[in-house]
Amino acid sequence: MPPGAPAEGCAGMTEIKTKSLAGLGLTAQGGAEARVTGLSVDSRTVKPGHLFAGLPGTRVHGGEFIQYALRMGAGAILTDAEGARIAAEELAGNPAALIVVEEPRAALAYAAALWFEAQPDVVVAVTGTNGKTSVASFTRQIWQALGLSAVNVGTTGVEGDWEAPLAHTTPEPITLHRVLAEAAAAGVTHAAMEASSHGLAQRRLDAVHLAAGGFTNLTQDHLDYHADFEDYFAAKAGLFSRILSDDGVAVIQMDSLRGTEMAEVADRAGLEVIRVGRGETCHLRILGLRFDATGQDVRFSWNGTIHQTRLELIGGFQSENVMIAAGLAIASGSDPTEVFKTLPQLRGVRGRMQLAATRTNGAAVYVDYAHTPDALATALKALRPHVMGRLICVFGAGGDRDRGKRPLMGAAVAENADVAFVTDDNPRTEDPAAIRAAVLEGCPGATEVGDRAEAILRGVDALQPGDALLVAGKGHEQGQTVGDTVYPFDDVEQASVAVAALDGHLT
Ligand SMILES: CC(=O)N[C@H]1[C@@H](OP(=O)(O)OP(=O)(O)OC[C@H]2O[C@@H](n3ccc(=O)[nH]c3=O)[C@H](O)[C@@H]2O)O[C@H](CO)[C@@H](O)[C@@H]1O[C@H](C)C(=O)N[C@@H](C)C(=O)N[C@H](CCC(=O)O)C(=O)O
Ligand SMILES: Nc1ncnc2c1ncn2[C@@H]1O[C@H](COP(=O)(O)OP(=O)(O)OP(=O)(O)O)[C@@H](O)[C@H]1O
Ligand SMILES: N[C@H](CCC[C@H](N)C(=O)O)C(=O)O
Ligand SMILES: [Mg+2]
Repeated sequence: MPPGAPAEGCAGMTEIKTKSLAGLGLTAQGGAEARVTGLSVDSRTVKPGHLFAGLPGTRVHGGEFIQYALRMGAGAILTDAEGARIAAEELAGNPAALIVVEEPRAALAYAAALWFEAQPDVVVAVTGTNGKTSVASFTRQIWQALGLSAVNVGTTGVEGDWEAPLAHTTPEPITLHRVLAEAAAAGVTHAAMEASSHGLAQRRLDAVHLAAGGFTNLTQDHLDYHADFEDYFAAKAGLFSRILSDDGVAVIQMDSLRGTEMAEVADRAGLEVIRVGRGETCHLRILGLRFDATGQDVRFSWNGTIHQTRLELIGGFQSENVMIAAGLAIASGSDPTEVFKTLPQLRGVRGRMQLAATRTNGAAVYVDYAHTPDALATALKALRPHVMGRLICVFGAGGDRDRGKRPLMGAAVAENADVAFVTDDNPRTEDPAAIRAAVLEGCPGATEVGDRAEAILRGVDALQPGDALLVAGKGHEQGQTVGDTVYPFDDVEQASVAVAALDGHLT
């Protein structure tokens, strides 16, 4: 809807937007009609006339909250058979329209798209265990450098030509379609979004019309939520098998674990596939990398034609991310040669291999968001060519998240760093000492320092000329979550404070 246009169904001075159930793609039991005044996924946000979606949850079935939504004046209830059974008593005799479907999360996603109506002309999504935020940001930066109005949507919020904070990497569909519509209304024509495995499994982005989808890699994470690794793969594969329509394009990193299988999923779905990697069959092929203090030179080919470019980014994995981003821009209509010209302008995402501080003796402190075994190994290996001395790492694992990855994260650091400090990283509701003990199982030689500020100070203090410190796990995060409380905490700031305290100057 263009800004300023009257909302459908508004009357007089009140200007309340309403839509019919049919207008939201929904059919109520008994053919009941209703005009709804908004959508809610949480009973606590229901307003009179809202459609409340009582969704099956991980802790409780949202059907339990239908009674509260009705008390708040909900005009329609969307749920599954279980939700309708739970709330049967309250629903009986209530005038609210009842919509019962097998997949209420998918139905909610389509209803949200129809409620908010608009999205930027070109939307692409990227999935994978690591690299989503980086790829989404690089894609947005490429589009902006080509003169297009663009945003990226994900872990770091909505960034670019229109900005907004977000609580989730892939927000639930009501928030997602609201921000896409608001960005479009502000003139944004291009959006690159992250598709988290939770978001895919919960159908949060099912109704976004995507021009292209990207895949970076698949390694262990989130096995607290997904039943096993196959279930995790299946969630990610949904981007290509279910969400992209057959005029969409898949951009797949072939060198990653399961890259070949993901390309097969995309092939089977009838998608055009741009293969990215080092192999001869890749369309976008990395031929060589040369690292120096501030970045890397990349020699690559596109459909056989060789190009060379400069990237002001630390770490070979960033060139893989950049190639996926370039592939997404090409897949969604940009000219390849023009896309490649923009690459030297790309800048890293906050908290990803960010040079946070430098000691007087020249030793550097990097802050990175590595919070999986593979990301820690990748980040440390990426720093190695830049470091003549020792590589020191301060890291920890999050509470209320995949427990199996903790010793593996420890082992990745034991293998790839020379000195390690195990500390806290959002213990949430778990016992921090128990989390550290699980990490230490993988790196028994590491020093345990629970307090993260002290661990960073100890890491900085250990830096000799030629050494480097990687502070991993929190990246851009601005808080340390202990229990339900978020204490202000910023790794970049703590690194600067530690260097200032030890060297007597601020960096
Ligand atoms: C584990 C998970 O993904 N949970 C999501 C899920 O909630 P749930 O199934 O746990 O909800 P529940 O507590 O069992 O409640 C069931 C339903 O009742 C509703 N409810 C609940 C209480 C109430 O008073 N009234 C009410 O209506 C809830 O909104 C929910 O729809 O469905 C909710 C509504 O769609 C989401 O808000 C919620 O995200 C929670 C907040 C969350 O923290 N998710 C994280 C883990 C997440 O999604 N992370 C990913 C990945 C990040 C990464 O890549 O690392 C992300 O995309 O951010
Ligand atoms: N292509 C890659 N391969 C392996 N590791 C990577 C890759 N790209 C980034 N990483 C590592 O993963 C960390 C997180 O990167 P990024 O934020 O881009 O990923 P993400 O997939 O968005 O993560 P999240 O799911 O937590 O939002 C980086 O700080 C880096 O250590
Ligand atoms: N979005 C990810 C980020 C985790 C980052 C790390 N700091 C942690 O808390 O584990 C998650 O919620 O699993
Ligand atoms: Mg992310």
